[in-house]
Amino acid sequence: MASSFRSSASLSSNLPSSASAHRASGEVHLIVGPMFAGKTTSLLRRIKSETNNGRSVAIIKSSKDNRYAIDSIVTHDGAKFPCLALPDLSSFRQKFGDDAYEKLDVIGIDEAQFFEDLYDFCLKAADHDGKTVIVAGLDGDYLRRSFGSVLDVVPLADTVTKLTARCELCGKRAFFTLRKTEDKQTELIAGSDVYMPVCRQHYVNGQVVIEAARSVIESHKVKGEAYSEVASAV
Ligand SMILES: Nc1ncnc2c1ncn2[C@@H]1O[C@H](COP(=O)(O)OP(=O)(O)O)[C@@H](O)[C@H]1O
Ligand SMILES: Cc1cn([C@H]2C[C@H](O)[C@@H](COP(=O)(O)O)O2)c(=O)[nH]c1=O
Repeated sequence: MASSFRSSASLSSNLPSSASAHRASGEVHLIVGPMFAGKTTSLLRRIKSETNNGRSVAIIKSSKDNRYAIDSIVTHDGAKFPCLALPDLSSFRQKFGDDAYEKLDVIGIDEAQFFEDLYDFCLKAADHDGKTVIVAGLDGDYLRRSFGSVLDVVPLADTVTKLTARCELCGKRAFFTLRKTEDKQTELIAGSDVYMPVCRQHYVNGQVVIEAARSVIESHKVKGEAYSEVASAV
């Protein structure tokens, strides 16, 4: 008994005496899933519930996402909430103001896959500044590769929630996002004109169909070029 008292006393004397050591402990909650899974809806629901509990909140989204509105996050079914659109998270504190930042309890981040400094921001906001950070973003891109820094946040997170959508082709649970166009760049801001949520079977079949269509188009191009070369030689 005496020894445990001594050890806890020496432990507390080793704690840093800075202001951050006395702050309420922060939290990190991560919401991932394919497009149309309800990530933004879930983020909004949690933010509204924090507001109802009297906590002060702010939402940040990537300024790359200009689909529905610039200064609001908007779900695919039209629900809206004002937010700050930023190119990176490190500019948030300065844009929001130091005093306002100090008073903030909860920070929501939408379209997290587009923020390169996501890990550092979450670490500082939760561990040092005592904020609750709720992060929503795509875990994977259209090729099912890890997208941006979203998965790097898993080891920092108190909770991780993977949501699913409905496969647009069969109605089963959809874990993946299929890109319907031939564009190859990782980042391509768009909605249901370009992307659809799919189950595993339709993701694999869809990739096969898209690859087949691509090779048909390529072979037509090659034939067309050969034809125009022959035509110009004649
Ligand atoms: N294939 C789809 N195309 C357009 N809207 C869809 C589709 N599937 C679901 N939705 C709608 O999108 C809503 C989810 O939107 P949102 O929360 O913005 O999703 P996420 O942020 O995960 O992309 C669903 O509740 C549903 O009403
Ligand atoms: C799969 C995938 C998506 N994107 C883009 C498309 C949208 O603008 C956002 C995702 O929005 P949501 O709120 O999750 O519906 O990300 C991309 O750039 N690259 C991709 O591979």
